[in-house]
Amino acid sequence: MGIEIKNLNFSYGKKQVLKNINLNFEKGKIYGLLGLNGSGKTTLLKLVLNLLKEDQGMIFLEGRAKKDYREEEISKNIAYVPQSITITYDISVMDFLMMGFNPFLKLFEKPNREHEEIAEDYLRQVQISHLREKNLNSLSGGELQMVLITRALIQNTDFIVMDEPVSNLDLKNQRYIMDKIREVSRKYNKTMIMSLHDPNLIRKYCDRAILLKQGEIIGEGIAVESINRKNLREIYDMPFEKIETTNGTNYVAL
Ligand SMILES: Nc1ncnc2c1ncn2[C@@H]1O[C@H](COP(=O)(O)OP(=O)(O)OP(=O)(O)O)[C@@H](O)[C@H]1O
Repeated sequence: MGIEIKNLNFSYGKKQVLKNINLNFEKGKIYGLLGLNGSGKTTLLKLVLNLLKEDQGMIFLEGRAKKDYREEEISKNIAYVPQSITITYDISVMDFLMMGFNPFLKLFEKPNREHEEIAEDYLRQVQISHLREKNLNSLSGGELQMVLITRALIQNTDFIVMDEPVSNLDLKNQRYIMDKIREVSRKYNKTMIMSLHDPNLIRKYCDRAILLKQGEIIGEGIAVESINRKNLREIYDMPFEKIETTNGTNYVAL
């Protein structure tokens, strides 16, 4: 059934940030959100995650109104990769990943060897096993982003919401992580909803694109169709050129 957003409006104080949003996130698909800084992408993702409450409208998770879910039920269904995090105490990468299991444990239950093996497997898959014992606070921005993605993957939820998941990664790791995200989505029928600042990544990796401008959806559709010169010009107010490469179509800002 997925996630359905109906007539959603949201304001911070008097400033309306999202206007009449209607969206359907179907099971197993990858969605890319594109929009300028401040267009409302993070706010929309936080509303889906129930980190913010809608002013008007409804969000349905698997056909049931989000407001009828308990907090921990939402965490069991939707994993979150934030843009970044601040942790004020020292913690190893492994211990941080173990904390990701908390919503899934019973009262007083502690993560065990089985959980550790799951985490080790994903550390290998994301190719960051060497970070296992490092202090989270000593990681580079890109390394931290890969740990946050690993934590979301080990939680094994049906939905993963990611806020600019590859913004700190070098080009090689961007490609590697996006390949991994797509592989996991296809293999386990997971729904991925992510904001990305690179329209070419949305075109290449997402099934559908959602175009946000000043809190309104100005386009939603099949990614390779919706990411086009006309829509990019409307979002960025800049001309774009279409370039055909051996690896598909790309758009570059002029
Ligand atoms: N806690 C808050 N209180 C008041 N205004 C906020 C708050 N958080 C965000 N805003 C404002 O809401 C608008 C949308 O912000 P949001 O973070 O959703 O944008 P975004 O599209 O994710 O931007 P970016 O690409 O820079 O991450 C911006 O004008 C921002 O200043």
